[in-house]
Amino acid sequence: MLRSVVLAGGGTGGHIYPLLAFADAVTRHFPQVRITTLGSPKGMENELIPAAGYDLRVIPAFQLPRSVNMNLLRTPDRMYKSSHAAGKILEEVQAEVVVGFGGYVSVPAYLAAWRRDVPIVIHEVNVPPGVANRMGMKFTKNIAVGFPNQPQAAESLRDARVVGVPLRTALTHLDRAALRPQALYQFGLRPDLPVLFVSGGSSGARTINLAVAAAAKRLAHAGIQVLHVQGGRNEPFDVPTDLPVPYVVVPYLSDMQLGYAAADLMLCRGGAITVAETTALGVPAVYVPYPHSNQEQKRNALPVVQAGGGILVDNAELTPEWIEQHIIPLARDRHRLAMMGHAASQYGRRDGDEALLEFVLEAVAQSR
Ligand SMILES: CC(=O)N[C@H]1[C@@H](OP(=O)(O)OP(=O)(O)OC[C@H]2O[C@@H](n3ccc(=O)[nH]c3=O)[C@H](O)[C@@H]2O)O[C@H](CO)[C@@H](O)[C@@H]1O
Repeated sequence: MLRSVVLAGGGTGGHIYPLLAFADAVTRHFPQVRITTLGSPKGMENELIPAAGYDLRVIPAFQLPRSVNMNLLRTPDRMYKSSHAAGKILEEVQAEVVVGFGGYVSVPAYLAAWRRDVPIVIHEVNVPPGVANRMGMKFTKNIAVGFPNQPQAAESLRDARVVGVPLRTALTHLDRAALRPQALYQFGLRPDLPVLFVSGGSSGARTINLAVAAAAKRLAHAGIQVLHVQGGRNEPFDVPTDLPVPYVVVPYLSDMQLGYAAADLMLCRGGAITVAETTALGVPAVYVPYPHSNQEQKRNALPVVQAGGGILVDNAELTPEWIEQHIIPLARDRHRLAMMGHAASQYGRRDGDEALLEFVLEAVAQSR
C-alpha cells in the first residue's frame, strides 16, 4: 500500500514520459495515493505534467557540473536552496519514497530524501548514467535500469535491476494495425503507400529535419509518404508544396501512438525512450544517434540493430543521397520491414511500469 510518492525528473521528454507512465501505474494500483512531482523551472515538465493532471512543484534551478562533484552538495548556495525546497515538499506530503528519473532537479530531491531517511529509487536509462543520477547513487543502492545491456556496460549499474522503461498506456496497449486506418485518416495519408515516420526525439533534430526535407522530392517520386514531427524546440523547415504524395509536417505529437500506428518505417535519433518505444511496438527503425552525448544514443540503438530490428547511420552520413540509396528501397520492401519489426519486438518490452512499481514496493518494504 502506498499513500504518498514523490517523483523527480525533468528537462526533456526522455525524463518526463517515463515518470508520467510510472505515475499512472502507481495510481492504477493505489487509487488513493498522493503523487507529487518535482520539476525544474524551464523544462518540458511545465507543459507535460500539468497536461497529464499531476501536481507539479517547481523547485529553484541550479547548474549541475558535467561530472559528478559531491562538493556541490555541501555548498550553501542554490543547491542548498533547492534541496531545502524539495525537503519542505517531502515533509508536507509525508513522502514514503522518492523515485528519480534523472535531470537536474533529481539531485536536490535525492539529497532531501536522504537527509530525512526517505527511501530513494533511481531509474536510469542511459550508459553512462546521467550526472544527476550518478550523484543520487551515492545515497541509495536501489537502482533500476531500462535495458538488459546496462548492468554490464557501466560499473555503477552493475547491481541494478533491469525493469524496462515505463511507457505510456496509449503505447503499451497499442495495436498498431487496428489504429492504422484512423491514424492515416487523421494525418491525411493514403492507405496504399508506405509511410516514413520521422521524429528527432522530444526536442527534434535539426540534421534529420533538414536531410529528410531535402530528400522530399526523391521520397515522393518513389511513392513514399512522410509523416514528419518537427520537434518541440526546433525551427520550421521548408518542404516543396507540389509533391505527388503527402508529406505531412506536425510541430509536435502529443498522441505519439498515432505516429507509431501510421509508420511502416521510422527515422529517429537513439534516445533511450524512443528506442524503448520502437522496440516495444515492433517498429522497424533507422537510428541516427545524436553525436554529442558520449555515444549514449549509439549504445541505446546498437543492441536493437544487432538483433536485426533496425539500421544505424552516423549523423554526418545522413544526406539526401543516403536517404535515396538506403531508406527508399527499405521503405518499399514489405518483407524486410516485417522481419525487422519482428526482430525489434523481440528486444522490446511493454511492462516497464509494472516492473518498476514492483521494485519500488520492495524498496519501501525493506525500509519499514
Ligand atoms: C540529445 C539528448 O541528450 N537526448 C537525450 C534525451 O532525449 P529525448 O528527450 O529526445 O528522449 P527520447 O528520445 O528518449 O524520448 C522522447 C520521448 O518524447 C516522445 N515524443 C517525441 C516527439 C513527439 O512529437 N512527441 C512525443 O511524445 C517520444 O514518444 C518519447 O517518449 O533523453 C533520453 C533519455 O534520457 C536520452 O537517451 C537522450 O540521449
